[in-house]
Amino acid sequence: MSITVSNLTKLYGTQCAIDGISFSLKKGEIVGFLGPNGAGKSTTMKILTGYLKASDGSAKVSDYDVAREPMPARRTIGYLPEHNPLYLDMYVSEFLLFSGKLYGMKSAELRARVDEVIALCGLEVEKRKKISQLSKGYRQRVGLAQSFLHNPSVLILDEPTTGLDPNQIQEIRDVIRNAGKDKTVLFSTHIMQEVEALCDRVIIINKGKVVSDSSLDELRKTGDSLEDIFRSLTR
Ligand SMILES: Nc1ncnc2c1ncn2[C@@H]1O[C@H](COP(=O)(O)OP(=O)(O)OP(=O)(O)O)[C@@H](O)[C@H]1O
Repeated sequence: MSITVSNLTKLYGTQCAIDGISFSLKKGEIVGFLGPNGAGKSTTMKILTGYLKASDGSAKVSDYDVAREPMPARRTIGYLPEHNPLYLDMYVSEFLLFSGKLYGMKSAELRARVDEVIALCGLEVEKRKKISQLSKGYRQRVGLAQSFLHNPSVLILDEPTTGLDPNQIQEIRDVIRNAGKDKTVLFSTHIMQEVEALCDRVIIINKGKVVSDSSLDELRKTGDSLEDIFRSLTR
């Protein structure tokens, strides 16, 4: 399994943000992670990527326990956090070179890889600009390029298209589809068409619990739209 989450629980003080959730993703699956605001999606993703410690339960990425073997786990993960923190004063290429060094990539390999991810993420035309000069959509592409840089086998993308216009959404979707061809992808979104366009499977959480884990084909067989299914499960 590429991702295995077992009875994962996270308490913020007395508030239970995720409550004993379990799911797994096979290699190569693209899975949509849905849930209303505050359901626990970002919290789950932050635990998977090592940014938060779970209160109970376990999470494995690429068979590495994220709490006990954080470094090898992280090397296999590309993560786009919800608010995509970037160094606004850096130029696009400069930022990607800097990020690659943090991943421990060697200079010659890194230069070639930066050119590759710039092409993959459609950043050619903007690569000589400072990040502060980029539109939101292009900043999101820089975040994606950074997450793909070390060629991770697992991508964890927290609301990658939030706040983008319909053209940018389509373009970012294409980037994820292309980059995700040989990878396992878990991404959160509030856009149902996104799930229809990209996913094999959908996991829905509500109030910190998994309320549905089905393939898109199985959900289509119910005859209800994904939106209706989502609403009935998360009311
Ligand atoms: N650092 C924190 N301290 C206290 N409570 C937090 C913290 N981070 C998140 N929470 C709470 O945990 C719950 C789950 O939050 P989380 O951000 O994981 O939800 P989400 O599904 O990603 O929501 P959204 O769709 O709005 O991004 C929410 O009730 C939130 O207020």
